[in-house]
Amino acid sequence: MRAHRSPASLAPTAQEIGRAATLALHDELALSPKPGLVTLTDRGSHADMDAHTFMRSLFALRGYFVRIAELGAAGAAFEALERCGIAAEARMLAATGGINTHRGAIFMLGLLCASAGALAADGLRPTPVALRETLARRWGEALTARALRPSALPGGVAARRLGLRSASAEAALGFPTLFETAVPALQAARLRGLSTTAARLDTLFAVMAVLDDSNLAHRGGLAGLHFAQAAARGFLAAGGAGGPEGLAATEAIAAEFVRRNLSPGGAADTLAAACWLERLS
Ligand SMILES: CC(C)(COP(=O)(O)OP(=O)(O)OC[C@H]1O[C@@H](n2cnc3c(N)ncnc32)[C@H](O[C@H]2O[C@H](COP(=O)(O)OP(=O)(O)OP(=O)(O)O)[C@@H](O)[C@H]2O)[C@@H]1O)[C@@H](O)C(=O)NCCC(=O)NCCS
Ligand SMILES: Nc1ncnc2[nH]cnc12
Repeated sequence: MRAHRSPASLAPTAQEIGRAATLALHDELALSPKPGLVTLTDRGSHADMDAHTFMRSLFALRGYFVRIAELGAAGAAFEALERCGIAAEARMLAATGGINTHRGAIFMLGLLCASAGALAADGLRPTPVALRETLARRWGEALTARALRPSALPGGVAARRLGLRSASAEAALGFPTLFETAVPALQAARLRGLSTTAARLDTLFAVMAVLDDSNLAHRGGLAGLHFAQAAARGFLAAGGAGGPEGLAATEAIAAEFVRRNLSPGGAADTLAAACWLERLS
């Protein structure tokens, strides 16, 4: 893939695709207040990490998203993307002292960056429809096989035990929660004129209402997952972040998540992916 964009092309470069991913992960980290998740100023339900841990992780990952976009542009096979993702995971763990900050994002945003790279190599922009189609056509078969392999991760194990859709199953289906819930929710919130913070919060809650978040299942079982989904539905039904009680309701839900030791890490990654797409639009 060329290093610089030709004036005639509107497709982003690998640098731009990767940089948007790093910035989108920062968008998610900086969103506050959030239920159970780490922000720039609080640890949510996490005793072992804070904003510094996330910033170290982001710094270690910034070259990864560019590299995987380049791999996508070069027509790489799934195995090459996977090797790149596993190496990035190792860099993340080295940077954080063994703490899992961004495993889900490495996987999800990595695949999306590879798809955007593949589109850009053909001079095309990463629209939701084009990204989904490219992901399925290039790596769909391998992703389906990947999703059938039993997981050794706590979330993946909980997802299988409880019959939920894990992170790899979401990917094999072409990220339905991202494209059918998160992206339309963010667009609708923007059209309603919400502030950036309120629009992102409503998007996070819209995702939490429907996602089989394996972190919630691992930490709180099916009861924890269902509690989080019901809390998110209730928040949105009461008017969401743009309503008069939006901030107070978010803070009350956040306190309850900490009390129950719940953290919707998969929903956070899905919000970051929607922010990535918005940044590239
Ligand atoms: C191994 C993978 C294929 C993933 O496999 P699997 O399907 O088994 O994955 P899950 O365990 O279900 O999820 C992995 C991470 O993805 C996020 N996530 C969770 N649920 C979903 C979902 N339904 N859809 C999408 N994404 C989801 C989540 O990541 C975020 O949360 C993590 C922080 O959580 P936390 O609770 O603090 O930490 P833990 O360490 O898990 O445990 P405790 O502290 O609670 O005890 C953080 O990582 C967020 O990002 C899930 O954790 C895949 O990972 C893989 O193959 N990786 C290597 C190859 C690769 O990356 N390739 C890229 C291109 S192919
Ligand atoms: N802000 C955050 N806090 C905790 N886990 C996360 N996983 C992804 N983003 C996260």
